[in-house]
Amino acid sequence: MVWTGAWRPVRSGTVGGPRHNVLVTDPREEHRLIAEQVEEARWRYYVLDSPTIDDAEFDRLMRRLEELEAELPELRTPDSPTQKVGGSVSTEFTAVDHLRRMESLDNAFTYDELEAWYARLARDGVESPDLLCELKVDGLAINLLYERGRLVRALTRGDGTTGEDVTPNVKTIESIPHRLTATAEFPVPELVEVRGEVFLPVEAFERLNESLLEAGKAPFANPRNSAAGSLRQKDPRVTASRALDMVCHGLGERRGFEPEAQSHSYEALAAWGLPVSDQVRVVPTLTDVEAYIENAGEHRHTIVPYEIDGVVVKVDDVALQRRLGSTSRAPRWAIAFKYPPEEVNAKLLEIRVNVGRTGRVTPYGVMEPTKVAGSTVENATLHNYYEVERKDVRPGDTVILRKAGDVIPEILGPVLPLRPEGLAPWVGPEECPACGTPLVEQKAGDKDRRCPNHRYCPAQVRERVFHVAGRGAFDIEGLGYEAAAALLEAEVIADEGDVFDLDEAKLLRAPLFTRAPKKGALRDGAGAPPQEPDGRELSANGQRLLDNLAKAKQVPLWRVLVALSIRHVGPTAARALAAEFGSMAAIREATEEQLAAAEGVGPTIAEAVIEWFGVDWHEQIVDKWERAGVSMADERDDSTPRTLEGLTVVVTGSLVDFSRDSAKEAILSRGGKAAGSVSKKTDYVVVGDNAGSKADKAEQLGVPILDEEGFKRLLDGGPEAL
Ligand SMILES: NC(=O)c1ccc[n+]([C@@H]2O[C@H](COP(=O)([O-])OP(=O)(O)OC[C@H]3O[C@@H](n4cnc5c(N)ncnc54)[C@H](O)[C@@H]3O)[C@@H](O)[C@H]2O)c1
Ligand SMILES: [Zn+2]
Repeated sequence: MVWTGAWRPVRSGTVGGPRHNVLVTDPREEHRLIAEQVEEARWRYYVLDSPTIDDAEFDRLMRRLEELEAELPELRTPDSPTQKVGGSVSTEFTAVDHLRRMESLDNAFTYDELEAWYARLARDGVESPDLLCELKVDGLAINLLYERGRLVRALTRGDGTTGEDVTPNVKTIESIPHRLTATAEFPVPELVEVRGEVFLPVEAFERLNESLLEAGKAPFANPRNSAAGSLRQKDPRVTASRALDMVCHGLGERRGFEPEAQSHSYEALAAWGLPVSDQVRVVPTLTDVEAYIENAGEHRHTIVPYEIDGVVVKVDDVALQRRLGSTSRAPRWAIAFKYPPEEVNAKLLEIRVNVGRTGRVTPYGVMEPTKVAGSTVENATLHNYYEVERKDVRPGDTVILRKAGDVIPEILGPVLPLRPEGLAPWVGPEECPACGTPLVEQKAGDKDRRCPNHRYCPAQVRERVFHVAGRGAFDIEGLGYEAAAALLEAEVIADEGDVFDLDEAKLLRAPLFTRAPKKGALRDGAGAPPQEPDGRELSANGQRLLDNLAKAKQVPLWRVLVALSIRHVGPTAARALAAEFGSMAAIREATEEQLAAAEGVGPTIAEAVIEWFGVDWHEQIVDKWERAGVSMADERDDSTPRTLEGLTVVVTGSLVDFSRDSAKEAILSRGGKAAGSVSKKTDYVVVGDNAGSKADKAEQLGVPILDEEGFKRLLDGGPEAL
């Protein structure tokens, strides 16, 4: 036997019970066990639309089967999962044969594997063919049969030979024509099988999951499963309500239609009224293919409104496709390059809570370190107490973890069939983990719990100090999260009110900002930096922090307002308040009515401001800052002419002499309004480099467009100067 007999853990018992490692030294036995798991997984995936293992795990099992079969070719029997197209036909639907077999695709997970596929083409006599690049739509395959232009049948892939008849359901999908349109260039053929992918756009997927959760039902693990679940409904009316869409990616049987290249066939499909992707490209080299893969990967969440899980690369020439042919389950002329999966199963170890700046308590899951979307994740948000209950996520569950793009990793829900028996639901703490104060609901039925100890709760204080130094507020470089925590820890500051009282002597008490003296420094006489008894001195970081604090005392008033953490007072409201009142004193003196009447403020913000200043320790913060020299008023520069009085200006794209902030300041200081989006009320749109849709919108609405020069003229002299 060629088998080397290494100790190899095999996962088994993945369904209905905890996984355990089985020691298998016989490759035949290992093959049998894994094949069983693959069949089980396929059934749950294709028939139930409810998988219990994630795609990466599934792909690993398939790879292992292939490895075993490479070592022992006798294992590669026709009923091995590696030799079959996954899927079968549920008894809920009528089984109908495809006119031409539907295939799966071989996978590549690295460029090496892609290059190996390409080299194989050359060995099979196909050198440097034109390559067709397409997005790999994460949906389910569909086969549409058109006879003389009429849609007569729609089948799922099934086992590749026989599919499920879902014609009435497919007919509810808006983008699929019931009749093809003939054109002069592309007459409708006698018969054609059109293959494509049915999918649910990401937004519709999120909405659907939301409504399933509201109805107390289990959400779908991902858009792919939701599309399959929505299409494979007994009642087509349910399918009709699900906003399914489709994109074509191939042909099956055809009579009276023989395209030379697959890309040409897409032109015909489009002419007939079928949905084809505008992302399809034909390229000459593998380097171009890799560029396509890079680009689509980078813009994975914005390039199309549906989920993609990779790129499919195909030999474009149909005669060459025929020459290359297929294995028992996939064509040799195509390969799927797969991106790292964005949904994976993860073991949830415990649920902890985090206390935020306003005292809001956010539960989050702590998982075994899990690889998802290319990074390793250990924590994922669960949003609030209500969400944990609604999703019924319990410590000890296997959960579906999703990380899409820059979005914070999220726990979608538990994989219920894998829940160990007797697992207790999570009970959230009733007391603040940072200070022990009993948590409260702000209002009855609130989804959030809060720690009401706003003044002293160490978690809230730390978050506030961090916020004060943040980019939207005083923007104090050197006072990040770690530094904020260290200063509080060393009791150098008690809260955000003390930040501007920091000086050299105080910083020397925080080890993070000190260093051991340089050799010889001690011998220096006068002018030597002050030292701790143990001889430590301020580090470069400490010195930088002091410099930055001095600078921060001069920031405009709106930034000071943002730093205060008043509810509803972000940069926009803060600017409005600063523009109207000009000083902290004027804001503190204003009545609620006066505040509400100010342009861009309104009653909600007015109420929040009055409420905030009504708390004594809040006022003390402002007073302390003022005593420390923080500027509490904007200098009214009367030399700035009010050239934009009554005008609304939108700036889009990047300008040379203005940043986003300074352009806004320039408009506001001249009495104008700086808006974020273009509407009929917009007077001017300033368009810089790389401007996006706002410029188009302005053109559509006929709003005057200015370049940077025009903008400067407008600022200086108003509309007359243009
Ligand atoms: N989690 C599980 O339990 C489980 C079980 C079975 C399968 N799976 C997943 O499904 C995969 C295997 O499924 P598969 O056999 O359908 O293969 P596949 O999804 O990897 O690729 C083949 C399919 O891709 C689709 N496709 C999308 N865009 C395409 C395009 N532009 N051109 C051509 N085809 C395109 C076609 O429908 C085709 O059938 C696994 O790799 C795994 O990710 C998961
Ligand atoms: Zn607390």
